[in-house]
Amino acid sequence: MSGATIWLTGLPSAGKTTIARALAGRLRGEGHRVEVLDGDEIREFLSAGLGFSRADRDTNVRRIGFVARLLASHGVTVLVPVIAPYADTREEVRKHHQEHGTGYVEVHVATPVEVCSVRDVKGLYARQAAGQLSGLTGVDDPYEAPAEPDLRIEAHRQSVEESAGALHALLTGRGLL
Ligand SMILES: Nc1ncnc2c1ncn2[C@@H]1O[C@H](COP(=O)(O)OS(=O)(=O)O)[C@@H](OP(=O)(O)O)[C@H]1O
Ligand SMILES: Nc1ncnc2c1ncn2[C@@H]1O[C@H](COP(=O)(O)OP(=O)(O)O)[C@@H](O)[C@H]1O
Repeated sequence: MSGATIWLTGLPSAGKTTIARALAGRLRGEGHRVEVLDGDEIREFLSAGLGFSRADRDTNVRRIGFVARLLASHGVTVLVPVIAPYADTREEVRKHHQEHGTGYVEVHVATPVEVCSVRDVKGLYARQAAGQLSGLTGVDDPYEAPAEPDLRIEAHRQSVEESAGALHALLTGRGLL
């Protein structure tokens, strides 16, 4: 019952939530305590009122990092499928975990924007293309891809089960389960 935060960063529609939920199901079946801090749910409650400016995204990511660390330090495996587009802010969250001696793993769900924009789960890419939305991560807003993530998942080249399996193997190898 070690507890850790697993942050899945990547573009909208990359597969962050799908992979997190698949891994969460598997971990629960194995008897682990698991929470998925879903970006949309967080923005409805913990981060209600925040938008998508750099300052608001940073505030959102710091809040989520704080809550994830609290849960993880109590033995929960916390899966965080949240874009977190800025490298500095992701690094802050990693340091916050290190300072408290809490496990932290950064996973880059590296689906290319060409694939994400076809999947377009919430229609955001279409709305951006139609001029109805601006500031979409990876299109007309920055996404700083992690240079050295703990794991990079090519979610356009493998199944959800394979991606969840690769992450499970990493966590096991690091003694985080
Ligand atoms: N402009 C813009 N850019 C990026 N994403 C947008 C935007 N507007 C709405 N959305 C939707 O908001 C979802 C949650 O974003 P996050 O909290 O994960 O993003 S962030 O880390 O604060 O940048 C995010 O969810 P996912 O698609 O699951 O990644 C988007 O669907
Ligand atoms: N190999 C794959 N891995 C992950 N998701 C996939 C894959 N193939 C297709 N998909 C689909 O892509 C979409 C990804 O959406 P979602 O998980 O909500 O992305 P995100 O949370 O990154 O915005 C889902 O509809 C999922 O079923």
